[in-house]
Amino acid sequence: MHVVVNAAQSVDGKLATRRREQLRISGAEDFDRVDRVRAAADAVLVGVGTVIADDPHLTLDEEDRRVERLRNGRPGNPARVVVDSTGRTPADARILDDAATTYLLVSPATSDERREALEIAGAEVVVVGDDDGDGVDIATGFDALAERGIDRLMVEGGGEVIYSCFAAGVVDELHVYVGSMVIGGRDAPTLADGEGFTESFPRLDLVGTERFDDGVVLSYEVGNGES
Ligand SMILES: NC(=O)C1=CN([C@@H]2O[C@H](COP(=O)(O)OP(=O)(O)OC[C@H]3O[C@@H](n4cnc5c(N)ncnc54)[C@H](O)[C@@H]3O)[C@@H](O)[C@H]2O)C=CC1
Ligand SMILES: Nc1nc(O)c(N)c(N[C@@H]2O[C@H](COP(=O)(O)O)[C@@H](O)[C@H]2O)n1
Repeated sequence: MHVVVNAAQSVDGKLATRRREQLRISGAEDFDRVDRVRAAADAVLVGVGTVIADDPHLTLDEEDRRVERLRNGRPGNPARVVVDSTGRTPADARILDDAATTYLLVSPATSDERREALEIAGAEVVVVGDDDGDGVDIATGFDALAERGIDRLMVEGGGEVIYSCFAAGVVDELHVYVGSMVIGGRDAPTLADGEGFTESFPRLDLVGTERFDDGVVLSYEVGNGES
């Protein structure tokens, strides 16, 4: 599977304010670029923190891109994936509508009742444990997605899930829009939260810089080595 991470951050590395409310960091040109990246993906993934904070839809904005996908024998919209240890996705979340298939990667800690409620709401629930039994192991979850035909996955955030993807060593590309603003706040989400690396760090190769709106997109390939 090829994994592309895309996010928008302020110059001080924040994805949103400390209130964790959705914030428009990029502009129309960058949202069009994001739509193109989505259109190339088989699925778009977020963490449940993002679902609760933003209630995103994660479908394509441009009808032409949907038509092109259908012409190529693909679903009109990419599938949607939520990493959601205990099944906290609200049953009325926008990502559970019928615009695309939605997979919820949950842990065995999710109750049968909760799983059933989410399936009734429209989700395909996939149970993926980790060593502790109450989290989702990213590598195992991505294998489960590959078994369902997902070869190209776009990860949109938030910071906890992006960190987990780097920690699992599954990221191939990173695209970061750096908007010309300062958000600040020690508790505001950043591009990579989680526990953080202390000894060895994922190494990135800068392969592109491009201006969109009043910001810049930095594009990286992610090497397999660490330093
Ligand atoms: N500017 C941007 O491009 C974006 C900004 N955001 C912002 O990010 C914030 C949400 O980010 P976060 O709070 O970091 O939440 P998140 O979206 O990364 O979700 C984290 C949650 O996912 C669950 N989870 C299950 N297994 C996990 C695993 N293996 N690794 C990590 N999480 C796992 C946990 O319940 C965890 O609390 C919101 O404020 C949202 O607006 C989100 C996406 C893009
Ligand atoms: N690329 C980008 N730029 C921004 O300025 C943003 N605030 C975000 N946020 C993420 O975009 C997603 C919204 O999806 P829908 O438009 O509802 O489909 C969601 O994941 C946001 O957190 N992204």
